[in-house]
Amino acid sequence: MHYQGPSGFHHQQPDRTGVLITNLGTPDAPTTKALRRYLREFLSDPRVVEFPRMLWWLILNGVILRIRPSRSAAAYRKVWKPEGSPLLLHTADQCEKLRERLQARYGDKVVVAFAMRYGSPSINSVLEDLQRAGVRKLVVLPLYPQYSGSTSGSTFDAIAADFTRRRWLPDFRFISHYPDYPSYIEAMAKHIEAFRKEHGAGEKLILSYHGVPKKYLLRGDPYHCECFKTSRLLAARLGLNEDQYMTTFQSRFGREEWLQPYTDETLKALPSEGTKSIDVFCPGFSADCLETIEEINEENRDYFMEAGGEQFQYISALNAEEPHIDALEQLIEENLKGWTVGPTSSEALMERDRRAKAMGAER
Ligand SMILES: C=CC1=C(C)c2cc3[nH]c(cc4nc(cc5[nH]c(cc1n2)c(C)c5CCC(=O)O)C(CCC(=O)O)=C4C)c(C)c3C=C
Ligand SMILES: [Fe+2]
Ligand SMILES: [Fe+2]
Repeated sequence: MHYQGPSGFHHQQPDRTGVLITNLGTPDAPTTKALRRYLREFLSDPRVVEFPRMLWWLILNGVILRIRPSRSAAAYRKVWKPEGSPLLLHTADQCEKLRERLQARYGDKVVVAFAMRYGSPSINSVLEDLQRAGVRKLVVLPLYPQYSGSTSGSTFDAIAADFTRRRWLPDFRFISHYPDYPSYIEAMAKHIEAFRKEHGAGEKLILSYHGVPKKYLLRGDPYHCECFKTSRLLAARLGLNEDQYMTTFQSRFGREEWLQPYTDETLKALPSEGTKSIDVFCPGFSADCLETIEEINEENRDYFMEAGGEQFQYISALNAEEPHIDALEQLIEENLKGWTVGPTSSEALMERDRRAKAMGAER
């Protein structure tokens, strides 16, 4: 077995610090073919579907990948932009804005990139680019504020798997979650306040998170608790009492029980319980994507209105907005502490040698 060395290495290459943000990933196109490829990669991940492998392989290939790709492709077509998938576009935008901020401070000593857990740009290809650029220290920030093995854990697995084939590993920091990070809470609060100032506030604020199977909670996944923690802190910051907000879980997949209360069932029931106007925000989605644009703002809006609701307002995700970038920048900065972002000692020594030689030549 040969471990892979960095390609194109030379001693004059400056050491750099890499900042890698990641998100879930998205199909390459809103077509059945592209969705089959994407869903196969995604749903084959044992972190995502905890089911006996052989049996799951049969169900996935025999049933799910025959039916779901065309259905999902139709849903993706509703949200697709001329330039591509919203999730990809927002993530690229977030990366660009963070790069501007961090390079203004550190110049090209820092390299900022993004990767997707499934699909492209893949974690493997981006880690390869970073190593080639001379990254010897690496911070990874998956844009999942609440930790779940199925998302943050799986992202760690993909990075670790990449590292197992590399000869030269970087110093490495992994930001596994930030559900209570003050500037993340503040960014959401400002965003919701600004929305409500412009459009007025509904009677209730629904905070809807992507669900996971309930058995993951019972097996020790902290995701459920972290979602409730984010909601509690956000509601406290907004000055909302228990009757003015609610935490729910969306995007069920398969037949088993998922985290409750379910967003769709809650929205169907609210009008008959006397709540006719709601605002919906999704704190766990760093960027708008299929699950917010189509599932919340189309599908769930219809459920609520058809059940007798009078006003449904969807508040967009934080995307690449200023307060969000502020929060992410601060989170990254804190995780760079203790690292010299800039010339390392060996590089500084080489630089001194070069200067000494140049000065000698001048004399
Ligand atoms: C934000 C955190 C997410 C968790 C937790 C999560 C768990 C999870 N998801 C599935 C199955 C699917 N999710 C799909 C889309 C999707 N999921 C997230 C985020 C989380 N998933 C995002 C951001 C997206 C949107 C991606 C986009 O391209 O816009 C899909 C694909 C769409 C579809 O076919 O419906 C599936 C499938 C499981 C099983 C799971 C928990 C274990
Ligand atoms: Fe999902
Ligand atoms: Fe969905």
